[in-house]
Amino acid sequence: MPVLEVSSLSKIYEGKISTRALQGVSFRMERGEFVGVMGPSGSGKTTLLNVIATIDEPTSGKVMIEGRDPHRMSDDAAALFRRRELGFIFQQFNLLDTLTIEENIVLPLTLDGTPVREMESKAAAIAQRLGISELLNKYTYEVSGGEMQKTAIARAMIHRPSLILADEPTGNLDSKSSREVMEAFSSMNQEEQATIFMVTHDAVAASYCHRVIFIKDGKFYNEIYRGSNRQAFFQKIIDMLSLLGGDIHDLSTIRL
Ligand SMILES: Nc1ncnc2c1ncn2[C@@H]1O[C@H](COP(=O)(O)OP(=O)(O)OP(=O)(O)O)[C@@H](O)[C@H]1O
Repeated sequence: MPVLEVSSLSKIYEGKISTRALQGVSFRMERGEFVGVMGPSGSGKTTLLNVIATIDEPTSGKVMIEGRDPHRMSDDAAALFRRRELGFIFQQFNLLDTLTIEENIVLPLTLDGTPVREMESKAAAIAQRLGISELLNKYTYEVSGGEMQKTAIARAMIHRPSLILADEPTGNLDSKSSREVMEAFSSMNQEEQATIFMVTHDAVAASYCHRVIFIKDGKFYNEIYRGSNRQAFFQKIIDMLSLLGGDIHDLSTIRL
């Protein structure tokens, strides 16, 4: 069974002028896959992520996560499903600055009433994997952007959700921190079999994925697979982006 199955997904934003943000998008993700989504500005990437995240409702089509359709659940059941089955990582990190790094990391476990000892040992284990063990007692304003994003990764993964959704996770980072964060994603993907869906404009970040899906004007355009060579994959991504056209911003933000 795929972890994520998106079938004929369409989204129309109704208004004075209605916008077709997604049109018949279908794809699936298997357990342990790391998939990137790229496309020009306004092509529907965030809409796709929000519909998968159940933050937004589709106009038609279906999203199945672990064989269940969260859009058909009651609000309470969907909220619980989101908390248990999904992990979120954002461009702005979204950490709480009144909490320590450790308290931020264990937040999903706190909400689930996990005993303190268990939370501490899980936090220590995941922090070690991500190389942030020394930071656990610090506050967010005492650590770098890359360290904040690693903290966000730890928080998103500590409860071992079925699917991690990342929205421009390197968008606020310099190139060195971006690479460190992508290495962290990669190792969590390989060692923990974490299934990761990531929207990005950053071709270097995308080159860490197994597969990159390109969308244009709300439609599936193409997908490419990495194979063994990340450098060659990076070049293929750049070629596909120039074929796609769109906003020049997409190519100007490429950090080599
Ligand atoms: N809440 C909304 N109401 C109306 N239209 C919207 C809304 N959100 C997005 N859109 C429109 O839907 C289309 C897709 O937007 P979306 O934000 O998904 O694109 P994107 O690929 O994520 O863009 P970017 O790379 O600039 O973040 C755009 O035309 C956008 O203007």
